[in-house]
Amino acid sequence: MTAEEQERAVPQQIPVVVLSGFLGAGKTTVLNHLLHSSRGSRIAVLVNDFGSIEIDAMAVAGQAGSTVSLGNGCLCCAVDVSELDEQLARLTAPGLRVDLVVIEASGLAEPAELVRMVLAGDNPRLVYGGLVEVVDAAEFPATRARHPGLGTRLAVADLVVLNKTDRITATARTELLAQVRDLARGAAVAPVTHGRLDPELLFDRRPVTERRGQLSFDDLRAEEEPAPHLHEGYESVARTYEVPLDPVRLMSFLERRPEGLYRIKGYVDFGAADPLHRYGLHAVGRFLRFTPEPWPEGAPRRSELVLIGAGIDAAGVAAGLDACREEELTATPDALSLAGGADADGQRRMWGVLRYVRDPEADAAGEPEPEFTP
Ligand SMILES: Nc1nc2c(ncn2[C@@H]2O[C@H](COP(=O)(O)OP(=O)(O)OP(=O)(O)O)[C@@H](O)[C@H]2O)c(=O)[nH]1
Repeated sequence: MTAEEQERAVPQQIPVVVLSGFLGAGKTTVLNHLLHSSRGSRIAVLVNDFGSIEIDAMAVAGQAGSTVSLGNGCLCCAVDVSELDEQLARLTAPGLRVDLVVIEASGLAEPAELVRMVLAGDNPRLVYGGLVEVVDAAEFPATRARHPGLGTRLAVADLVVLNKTDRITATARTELLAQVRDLARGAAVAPVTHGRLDPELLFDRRPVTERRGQLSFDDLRAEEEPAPHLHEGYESVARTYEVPLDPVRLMSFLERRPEGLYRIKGYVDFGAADPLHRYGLHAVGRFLRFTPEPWPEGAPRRSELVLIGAGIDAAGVAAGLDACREEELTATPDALSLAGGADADGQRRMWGVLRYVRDPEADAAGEPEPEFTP
């Protein structure tokens, strides 16, 4: 048999890439970019959310059949890895002709543990394809000061994506890039905005199992130990509301959110104030952004939010958000949409929210992000 025939006889193994990064760093954004720009390659996705509502799974494009969610809690602490194996087998069934699997880890998962789980799998059709760590350029210095272990995460990565470089000055970018390169110990570092990573970087990448500078995963873990998992100390609050939220009250809640409440994500229904759109909501540190989009067909009119933080009064946070509910609608959404949208009062009440809506063209043009100014 010629080498070529031999290659054809042995079925190609499908690489499984672990995509990790601290809360809100931009993992879902990177993933969506990859799904949109994969030029014909078939990418299957496995999403692991920390909160009990699967916001990330909802936010990943092209879900049908190719995306599964691994539900609540950090995958890194799963005792039973069989669910992961099962889902991977399902996603990569031969008929689906998948070229690559990406596991999007929760923002608090320990990537080294996840890599171990993938390596422990015994599916001969799959091969570990490397660890991609997404870093939030604007938040990294402060986040690392709180969690020094984050530096070690870069050392075990095979590719570091330095995301959100639009949020820092050119000088800060140069300094941070040098620091991140140093921490990454020779792994490739790709500075990007809005997750625009060249997909080729993933397809070409092969994990460095024996780490650079003779360090193995075990050495790195030994260095790190006995550090607790990142998610210890973090709590999540998940809320679903069938009645709309009041925009003015929600803005006041967001402006006063406690320091430790690092991440908020989900979708908001403002009812009569804007009956035509649901609003994607993202807060990361002091960053805040609303993204209006037409209600997807058949989507229930409701708000779903996950709030994640450390040292927060979870009951107080939940109560604060509950108080943003609008108890009485002045008109039904249907009547308003027929009339062409919100009434004047509704529009006025939306002003605070609209300050944090950004024109997608501004993103495309690389315009810097306006900062959160309560
Ligand atoms: N300014 C700016 N914002 C970005 C960039 N990349 C992502 N974002 C925004 O950052 C927020 C968080 O992005 P996600 O992709 O949801 O982050 P994530 O890492 O998946 O979040 P978790 O799963 O909660 O850990 C969203 O509002 C994104 O639109 C970027 O390069 N620049």
